[in-house]
Amino acid sequence: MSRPIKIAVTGAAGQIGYSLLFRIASGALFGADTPVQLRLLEITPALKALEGVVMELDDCAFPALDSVEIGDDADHIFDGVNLALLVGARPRSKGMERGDLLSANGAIFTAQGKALNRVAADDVRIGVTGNPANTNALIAMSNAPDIPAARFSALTRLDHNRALGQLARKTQVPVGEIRRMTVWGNHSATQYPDIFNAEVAGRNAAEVVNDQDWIENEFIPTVAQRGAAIIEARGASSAASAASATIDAARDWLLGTPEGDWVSMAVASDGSYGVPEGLVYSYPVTTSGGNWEIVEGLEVNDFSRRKMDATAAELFDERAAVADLGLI
Ligand SMILES: NC(=O)C1=CN([C@@H]2O[C@H](COP(=O)(O)OP(=O)(O)OC[C@H]3O[C@@H](n4cnc5c(N)ncnc54)[C@H](O)[C@@H]3O)[C@@H](O)[C@H]2O)C=CC1
Ligand SMILES: O=C([O-])CC(=O)C(=O)O
Repeated sequence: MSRPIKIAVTGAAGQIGYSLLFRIASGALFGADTPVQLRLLEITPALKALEGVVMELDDCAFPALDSVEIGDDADHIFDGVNLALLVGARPRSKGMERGDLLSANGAIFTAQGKALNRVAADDVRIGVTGNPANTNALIAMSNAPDIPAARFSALTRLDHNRALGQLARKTQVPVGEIRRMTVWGNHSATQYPDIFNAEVAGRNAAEVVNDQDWIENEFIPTVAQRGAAIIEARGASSAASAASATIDAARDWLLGTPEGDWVSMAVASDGSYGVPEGLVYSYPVTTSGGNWEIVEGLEVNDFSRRKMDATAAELFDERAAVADLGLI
């Protein structure tokens, strides 16, 4: 057995937490031979419900689950963590856009960024799932000046996985035969899932599809509006798929992307692809040794350029809004 990995999960008593914790404890992140120590953060009124979740974790008798600690004090829960999955935030309800959540959630991410800065392990990686994820990551990053910005990422892997699912359906190939999918920009309705650089069974995906109307009027809106469609259907926002994507994202970040493929991660822009520096923008990335690198040199056609710029503009406005609120 290797050394235990300390993983913090915030919002642990919520919907996503209820799926995420059991997957982590069963070894879905680091394998069944790597012990994990769960550090679960909640607000005080949710601690009782969280105690119930911990009872259920005990009852699963997961061999990889070394220990579980719960609490409402971020400095205590984040102490020495190697990975922090920031899920806790107020979710969107019917009729709300993710932008409506900016101020409601900003305060959470300033406080948690500061706490991580004080007490997290030197090698900490921080994944933000709570919405609006990109800008929450920017807020946490800005409030943690001693943690390198590259250690923060926001979740666009769910959008990436949704795009894989839709493309697999359209082309009638197994998901596993699709590579090089990219989601650009914000985890919001302006995101741009791009198949022009993707491959279906080794062939260019846009050429296989050969249907610009489907790309523009079905594929992109279906992926970009999937969260709202799930809220409409379930009466609650996506949870199991969000937990699964949170695991996929953290696992690939820490353990590396497969040869010849990449994943989508929202990371601090270095100006690549003309995106304003510092925005937390989803890019195609490869990872190795816990570090990510933006895939450079992809072809960007005029259609893609417009889409990539529109989602960057939304993030630019979100950054201005949280700057006005004094959160960054
Ligand atoms: N990036 C993505 O792809 C996705 C993001 N989301 C977002 O994930 C977040 C969580 O979703 P759910 O689990 O469905 O929500 P939920 O409402 O079921 O759970 C959120 C939990 O966070 C807790 N919480 C609130 N403030 C907290 C704080 N300061 N510290 C610790 N915990 C706190 C709440 O008590 C609650 O238990 C939402 O913001 C949602 O919009 C959801 C789906 C996909
Ligand atoms: O749409 C929402 O509010 C939840 C979410 O982020 C998603 O399912 O993509």
